[in-house]
Amino acid sequence: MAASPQNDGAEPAQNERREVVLSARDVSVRFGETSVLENLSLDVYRGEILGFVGASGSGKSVLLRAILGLVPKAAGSICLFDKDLQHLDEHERMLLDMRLGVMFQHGALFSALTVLENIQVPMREYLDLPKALMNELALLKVELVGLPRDAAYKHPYELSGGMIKRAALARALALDPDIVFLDEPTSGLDPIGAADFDELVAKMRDTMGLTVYMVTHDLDSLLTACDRIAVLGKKRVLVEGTVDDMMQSEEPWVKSYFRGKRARRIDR
Ligand SMILES: Nc1ncnc2c1ncn2[C@@H]1O[C@H](COP(=O)(O)OP(=O)(O)OP(=O)(O)O)[C@@H](O)[C@H]1O
Repeated sequence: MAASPQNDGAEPAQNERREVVLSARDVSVRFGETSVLENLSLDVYRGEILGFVGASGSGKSVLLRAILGLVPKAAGSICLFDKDLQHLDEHERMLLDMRLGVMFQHGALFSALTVLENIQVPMREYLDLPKALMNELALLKVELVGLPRDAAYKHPYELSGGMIKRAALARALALDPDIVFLDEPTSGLDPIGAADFDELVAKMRDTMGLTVYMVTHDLDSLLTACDRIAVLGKKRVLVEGTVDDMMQSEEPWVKSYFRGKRARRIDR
């Protein structure tokens, strides 16, 4: 296993024995003269829900896009399932992509397609299945995420915000991925809808052994759904660990985020 990424020394020893699904080492991303990430390192372990948090504009989405290979790195390496993304041929890359599910911010469903058709987009791209089987598989995903069966035949504009999130999650799960990347999945949901969504994600992890990488600003999600939290700041992972580690951190941003006024209100 590669050297441990930056942290505040609170990383539990048990992580050393866990399987690393995603490993970023010394990753730098720059846009022209502007550096967004510098020497960032991070591990994500199989079967965990990792919450990824940081100030607005700190580079969370940029890192997510770099992990997915949508943004080029200036330096460093990113390995998924022990494979360095940079050294894969087209076929290997396709096999790897099939193991990843992505739910972009605001769902990003195709508005002209029904929920069922949206879920089938990755199936059509990567699999060659008969239509009836694809319909059956997509309906299973609809049920899996707790949507009523008739939602499958609706278009995104006919759904509530919470239903759109679930439909987007169903699409992210279309190929039974090993890891899902969720970009602010609870933004725009009311607290009950957000808690329900967190519960659903935790259920997926428990029943399917899914690994979840969740970019979020939602303090409730971080405190209740995430096994570990990584904080992005100063262009790298400033602190990573459990909620308890966050509560004990003296890093100013972490302290004001997890022990500031808003956090205390939630705690009460
Ligand atoms: N394609 C790009 N070209 C130039 N700059 C970019 C590009 N993409 C992102 N940036 C810059 O990178 C920085 C980090 O952006 P990013 O969207 O990753 O922040 P974030 O942490 O996800 O913010 P938020 O929490 O508000 O979504 C910003 O300053 C943004 O302007």
